[in-house]
Amino acid sequence: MGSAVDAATMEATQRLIKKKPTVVFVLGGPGSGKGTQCANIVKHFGFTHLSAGDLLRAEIKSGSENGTMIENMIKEGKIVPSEVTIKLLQNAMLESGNDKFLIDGFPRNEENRAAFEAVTKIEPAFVLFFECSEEEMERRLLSRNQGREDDNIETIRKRFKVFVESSMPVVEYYESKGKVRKIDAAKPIEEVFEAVKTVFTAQDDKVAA
Ligand SMILES: Nc1ncnc2c1ncn2[C@@H]1O[C@H](COP(=O)(O)OP(=O)(O)O)[C@@H](O)[C@H]1O
Ligand SMILES: Nc1ccn([C@@H]2O[C@H](COP(=O)(O)OP(=O)(O)O)[C@@H](O)[C@H]2O)c(=O)n1
Ligand SMILES: [Mg+2]
Repeated sequence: MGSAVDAATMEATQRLIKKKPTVVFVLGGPGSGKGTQCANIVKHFGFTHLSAGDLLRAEIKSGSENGTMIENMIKEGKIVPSEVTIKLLQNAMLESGNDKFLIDGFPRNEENRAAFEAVTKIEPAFVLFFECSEEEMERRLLSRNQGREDDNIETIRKRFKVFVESSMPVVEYYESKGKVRKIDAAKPIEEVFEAVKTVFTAQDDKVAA
């Protein structure tokens, strides 16, 4: 894995800081609809969608030296060390011509959050949080049909536990800073997006004012 922060990562960080990107973290349990709603936000509000899970799965497929480690962690529903995920997120932000990003499924634990802040110095504009019952999320994951190795009942249970124990404290941290925009994600897709639109429109108004 090399040293904690290698020269290439530091150089990428410097370029990223100069870009001063707008970042919205999109959080919520597995199957709460993060990816689905991000696709809608991209179409309406001109953000670039970066899913930490998608980037990690692409890294496995690319045959990277970390591939096997990432694959094993995903199968167990564990959180990959932030060093790996942050590097992927930084590179994706730099490769994109955009300066507005939805970062979906990150930060997923305190280590992710603190490291991202320390490395990139980026504070999210706000955190979009999708609230949904485990019963409904489980139903959605079991019928997602994307051929994912982690959408089986054993791994789903582990992911729910990690979500409650490790990811909810991150949501609570941002809540204490007044940054969380909570959405009822149990409703049909179109209704959830109406609530999401209200959040992004209010944000646009604030920027314009
Ligand atoms: N509001 C919703 N109601 C019903 N099904 C949904 C809703 N939002 C998403 N889905 C479906 O649930 C599954 C999980 O959604 P996804 O966006 O992949 O969630 P996440 O990225 O949070 O895991 C997908 O098959 C998706 O089509
Ligand atoms: N910040 C992150 C995000 C995802 N992951 C891993 O990737 C898996 C799938 O994440 P995902 O965001 O694609 O999953 P969903 O919430 O979309 O169902 C997680 O269960 C973790 O094993 C991670 O290690 N660190
Ligand atoms: Mg997803």
